[in-house]
Amino acid sequence: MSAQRRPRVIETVREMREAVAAERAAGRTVALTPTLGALHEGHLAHVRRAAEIADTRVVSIFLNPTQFTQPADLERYPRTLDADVDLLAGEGVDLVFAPSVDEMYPTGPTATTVSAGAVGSTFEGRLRPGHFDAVLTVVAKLLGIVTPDVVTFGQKDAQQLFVVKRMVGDLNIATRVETIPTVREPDGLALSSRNRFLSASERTAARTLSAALEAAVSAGERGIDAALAAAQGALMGEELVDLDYFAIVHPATFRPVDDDYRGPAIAIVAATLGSTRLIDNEPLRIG
Ligand SMILES: Nc1ncnc2c1ncn2[C@@H]1O[C@H](COP(=O)(O)OP(=O)(O)OP(=O)(O)O)[C@@H](O)[C@H]1O
Ligand SMILES: CC(C)(CO)[C@@H](O)C(=O)[O-]
Ligand code: BAL
Repeated sequence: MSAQRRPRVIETVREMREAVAAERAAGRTVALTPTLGALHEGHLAHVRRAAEIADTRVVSIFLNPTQFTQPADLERYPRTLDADVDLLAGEGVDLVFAPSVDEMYPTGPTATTVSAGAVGSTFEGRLRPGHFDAVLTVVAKLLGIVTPDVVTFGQKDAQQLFVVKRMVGDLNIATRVETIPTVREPDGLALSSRNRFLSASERTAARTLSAALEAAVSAGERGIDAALAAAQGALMGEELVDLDYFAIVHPATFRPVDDDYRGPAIAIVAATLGSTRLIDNEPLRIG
């Protein structure tokens, strides 16, 4: 790691606002990368891209409790703040916003929340009821605090990206959403902080998720049935993968496309391996 200056770690909303005001007063634009912490190369792709499109980079590290619908999922979520700040120092990131839960929710979960609408109860939202409302609410708070010119979100969390982009448009929030492509392991597995919970055999089996997406992408030109059949073929026989869903959705609605659909789409997949739930997706063209 290069010997960069460590980022300034800010824990309060007031200091964060003052730091951003100072950047603006100096004529600098600001990029925000929101995270839950436990940073990996996927997150670093965000801050590297942010360096190309803004002057000052802020990374928020806030393990937002309200978006976890399973207490055990929150409990075991890795908390690695010191290592995270070290990684960000290596990238020359300027500011880290790492508030406590009390700082973000001084009177408990907010009475006012943002609704993700009907899409919020499909796919990830069906398995994690209220998750996307909680994500949008905390993202709205982070955008209100940091007021970034640009905010980065990963394609890996495709449904989250969809609802965030729609919120920013619907609520006229003065920021631009920059999409960061999914960073993968050499065998195709999307990097995720939850990958560390996979056993060796689960880790090997996890490869079938991206393999199914690749199969769908390759078969996509032959239509929706061919794409779904190709994905099913790739997933078949892998006993360690307990499939939650595989679907092909429209990028403008995040709803499954019709059988005769032609055009851009997103193949999405979620599965549980042992005690670990993984999601992945790949944009593709049908027809
Ligand atoms: N492999 C990846 N490539 C690019 N961006 C990613 C990747 N993984 C996560 N991100 C993005 O980083 C941001 C923060 O995500 P988060 O902190 O939840 O990390 P995560 O690894 O997705 O964690 P988990 O999968 O356990 O929820 C989100 O915008 C997310 O889409
Ligand atoms: C956007 C986010 C930081 C909100 O807590 C989280 O959902 C994540 O890391 O993807
Ligand atoms: N990366 C999405 C955040 C979550 O799983 O809660």
